[in-house]
Amino acid sequence: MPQKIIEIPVDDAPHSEEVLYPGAELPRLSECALLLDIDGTLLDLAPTPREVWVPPDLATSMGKLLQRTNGAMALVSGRSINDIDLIFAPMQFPAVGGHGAEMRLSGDNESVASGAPPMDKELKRRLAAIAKLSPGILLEDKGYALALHYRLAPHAEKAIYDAVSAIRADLPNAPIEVLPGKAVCEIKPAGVTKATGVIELMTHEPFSGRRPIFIGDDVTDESVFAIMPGMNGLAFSVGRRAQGVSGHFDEPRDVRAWLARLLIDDAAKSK
Ligand SMILES: O=P(O)(O)OC[C@H]1O[C@H](O[C@H]2O[C@H](CO)[C@@H](O)[C@H](O)[C@H]2O)[C@H](O)[C@@H](O)[C@@H]1O
Repeated sequence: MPQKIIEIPVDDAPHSEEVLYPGAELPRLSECALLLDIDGTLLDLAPTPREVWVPPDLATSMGKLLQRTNGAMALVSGRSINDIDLIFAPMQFPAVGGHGAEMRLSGDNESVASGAPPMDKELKRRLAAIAKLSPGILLEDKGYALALHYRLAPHAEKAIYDAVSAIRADLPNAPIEVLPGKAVCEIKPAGVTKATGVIELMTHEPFSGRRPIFIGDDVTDESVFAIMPGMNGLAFSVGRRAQGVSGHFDEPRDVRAWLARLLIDDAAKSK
């Protein structure tokens, strides 16, 4: 019997025999909603948010996955949708952005529904001043949220969180939440999470009625891991096996290789 050859892009060939490749149990792409986190899941982490790089093979896979799911592939990210578009330019994808504060159902849909008002100017001014605590702290302004990055100033972590706590103690009614991420302290609108964004997204065409498959790596992705079973969905974590997931990948390159293989396997299923 001829052996089936699976072509995986060379730069993203899986590096470990240990990596779990879910596949056989997955429904056809035409029945799935693929929901993908960006940083630390699709893309390798970089020293600063601007320095991330989209491997060309990944861009190719994502374009094909969008087609093969008939548009039911969305990025689910802490980044703003504007930022996501810059990173993946010229491609634009459906997205849940800003940890659930923004949503776009289709890449060519200009209207971005935002569930969150801009952050109060005085509050933003006070939070932004925290970046002056040390060289290397980077400020990311998402309009409705702020991120204080300390990957280049790890010694500043405690000082950042202490300063944010002091501001919150001063303004106990400010409608904000603090979200710790990977070398980042995010201050975002209260009440919205990636899970609230995904629940909303899944009520709309072409996502509704499909089986969601979510891949994420961070604390901020745990809210989505938790809702997947109730949506008949599957969750996969990256870097560690998170609680309640169906499997995990060691690194983003393993996710990229799996996505490329998913396309090949799905095409084979239709023969
Ligand atoms: O939900 P995600 O798509 O994973 O986005 C989470 C945050 O990602 C970005 O910050 C992180 O990635 C940077 C680039 O690798 C890295 O320098 C930083 O330390 C990480 O925290 C992004 O800047 C944030 O807005 C996202 O919320």
